[in-house]
Amino acid sequence: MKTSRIPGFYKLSVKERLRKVAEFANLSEEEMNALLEKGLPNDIADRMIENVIGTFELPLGIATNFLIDGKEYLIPMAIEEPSVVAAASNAAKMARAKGGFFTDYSGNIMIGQIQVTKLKDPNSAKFEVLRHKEEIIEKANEQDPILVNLGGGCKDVEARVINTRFGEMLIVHLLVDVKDAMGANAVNTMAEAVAPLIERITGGKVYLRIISNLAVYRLARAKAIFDKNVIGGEEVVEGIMQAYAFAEADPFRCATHNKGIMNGISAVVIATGNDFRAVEAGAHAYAAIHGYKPLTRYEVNEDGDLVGTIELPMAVGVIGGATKVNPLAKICLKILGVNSAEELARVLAAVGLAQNFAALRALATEGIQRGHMELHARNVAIMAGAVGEEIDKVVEILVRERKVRLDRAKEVLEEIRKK
Ligand SMILES: CC(C)(COP(=O)([O-])OP(=O)([O-])OC[C@H]1O[C@@H](n2cnc3c(N)ncnc32)[C@H](O)[C@@H]1OP(=O)([O-])[O-])[C@@H](O)C(=O)NCCC(=O)NCCSC(=O)C[C@@](C)(O)CC(=O)[O-]
Ligand SMILES: NC(=O)C1=CN([C@@H]2O[C@H](COP(=O)(O)OP(=O)(O)OC[C@H]3O[C@@H](n4cnc5c(N)ncnc54)[C@H](OP(=O)(O)O)[C@@H]3O)[C@@H](O)[C@H]2O)C=CC1
Repeated sequence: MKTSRIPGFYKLSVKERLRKVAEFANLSEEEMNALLEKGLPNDIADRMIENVIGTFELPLGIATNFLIDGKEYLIPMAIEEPSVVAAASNAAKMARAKGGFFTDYSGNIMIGQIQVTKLKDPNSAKFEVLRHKEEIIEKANEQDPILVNLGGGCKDVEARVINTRFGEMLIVHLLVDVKDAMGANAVNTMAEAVAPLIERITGGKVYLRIISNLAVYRLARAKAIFDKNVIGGEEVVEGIMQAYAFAEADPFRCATHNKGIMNGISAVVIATGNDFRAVEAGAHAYAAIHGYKPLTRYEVNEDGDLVGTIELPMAVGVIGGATKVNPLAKICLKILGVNSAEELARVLAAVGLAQNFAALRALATEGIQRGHMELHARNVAIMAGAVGEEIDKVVEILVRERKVRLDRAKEVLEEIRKK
């Protein structure tokens, strides 16, 4: 049976790891070659953004051990930071004892905002917008017949009067089911198309017509039960609860707590060619909606096990944007084996929870430096000029001495070379 539980995966060579992933995801020789050698071709890069002079690479790692809603996943992560991939794999391994991760999703609804200004009677304008809802929806849906045929499109209209430095404004929201796309282009097109109609209905002046990244109707959720005996006993449970309480009460800690969550989520968002700024903006805005709070929550159940949950907006797609343009993103989606934006969003929530749990467990016990610095030591050794087998030798000495510093790495390297 296909499993993501591959003990010691990290001890294999790059090629051996790739072979295992290729077996898991049925990758072709060509796809393996693209990951190992070819990367993002210049001619494609040149069509993706402006003024291209080359491409910029990141390491692509695979987090193992993920069991999500009963399905095995290998998780591709594009990230520059050491220990993130190891931590995600570590947490996912521990979660397996109680069945892995369980997820939920609120649907593919994105919000398009239309800003209506210069209104004498904004509440009356709000009433008129809502009274003309069907006409607005119809106009929006004329813009994207393909999306509508797929069962998506504009589904509802909301209107809010807000107070600004220029007095009251009416903000109209188009609620659009964007199906398997992230949805910004589809939503922006609709928002621009309905703006003249909304001006006619309200008598106001429309300025902005743009998607909102605070995607409160596109929430992904995950839950995992971490068995107290697997994670190190009652003291570890207590330590993680204390860490959670700290983040809940203090925005300085909470920013770091949520950054740790995004370590995992952004790495997968990047690997799948999605817009990581959109997901980051949504996550932090959602965290701040009632005062800045952790995106994860922890509780202790009647067995004394730790129950972790996460909830955050997840505007990602498996179609559109760069997901199908960048050949590496296409391969990463194939490795993940996700078939819809919904499934990708659910996986991302599980990754965020895993990442946070691993970090809190390390922080509340031995501290982050042992695990993180061991892996960071490799970067320091390479920066000092170590190559090939020298890297492992330098790392071993730096970690043993607990001096993961560039100056010491250079000294150690010199000593090794003299021998
Ligand atoms: C680093 C570990 C995993 C070591 O943990 P360990 O206990 O030494 O690991 P282990 O040797 O017992 O192995 C357990 C599993 O971890 C994985 N693992 C173990 N080593 C590797 C490796 N080299 N490469 C890849 N995977 C590795 C691997 O899955 C392995 O099991 P297996 O599947 O092989 O049976 C642990 O200390 C850990 O989870 N630390 C947390 C590190 C972390 O969170 N880093 C994020 C960067 S720091 C940051 O930016 C965020 C932060 C911390 O500020 C957020 C916050 O404050 O909340
Ligand atoms: N604030 C923000 O976050 C902003 C983000 N962006 C960028 O917008 C891009 C994402 O926009 P997005 O609209 O997702 O991308 P695309 O416009 O590339 O793709 C979406 C389109 O694909 C077509 N489509 C085909 N099959 C499906 C399906 N199963 N589900 C959904 N759509 C389908 C649809 O219609 P059709 O074929 O008719 O086109 C749909 O409109 C990203 O690059 C993002 O960076 C842009 C502006 C602002």
